[in-house]
Amino acid sequence: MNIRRYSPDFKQKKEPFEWFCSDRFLSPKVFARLQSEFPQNGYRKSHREEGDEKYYSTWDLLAIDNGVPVLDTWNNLTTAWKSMLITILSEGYRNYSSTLTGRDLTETHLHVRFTIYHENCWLAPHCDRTDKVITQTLYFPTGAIEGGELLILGSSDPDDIKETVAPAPNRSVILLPSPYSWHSVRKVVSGSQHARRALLLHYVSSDNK
Ligand SMILES: O=C(O)CCC(=O)C(=O)O
Ligand SMILES: [Fe+2]
Repeated sequence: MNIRRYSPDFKQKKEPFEWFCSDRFLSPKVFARLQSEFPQNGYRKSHREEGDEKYYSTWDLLAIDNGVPVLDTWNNLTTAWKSMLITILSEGYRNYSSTLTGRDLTETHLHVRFTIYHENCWLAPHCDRTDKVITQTLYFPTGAIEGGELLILGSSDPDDIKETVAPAPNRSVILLPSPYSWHSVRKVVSGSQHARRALLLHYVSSDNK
């Protein structure tokens, strides 16, 4: 799998916190294959609307837990997806992400999950847990989606929107968590014919697996 992992088109953003965005993360051919073979089954609904942590409604499928593939998921992946995840787990990819972001990833464990936002799915403003050193999202939408944008916020106020990032095909975003890295996902509109599908990579500090 020839991931464009040394692709120069990640643009660095410094406001209102540090993050990166690429509009062409994978080669078009690789993207098309992964897009058509995106896993469809085995997702669990994550839903929480109370408590003092993040509020959300999404469908999740864990693929890599603490750097180790989850067998139930792995056994149902296509060859292209297995190859993609092997590349993501490689030292080369970790080094690339570390060099790009300037964050030390040597003592981190990788968690990878597939997520699907159907109609009415959303994610409330949050900063990501402080044990997350970087988070990366790759978007594989099934078509044009109304809603579902990643909102880069200036504060915990959901209306304090600094940038709106549509979950466009082959777009990828890297966030550098901090006490100021407020972001959210706008609700996918009711009746949406298309789903917001994404692959999420979280590099988590090994002190707090
Ligand atoms: O799906 C996205 O664009 C962001 C997801 C996110 O912020 C998270 O899972 O913490
Ligand atoms: Fe987040």
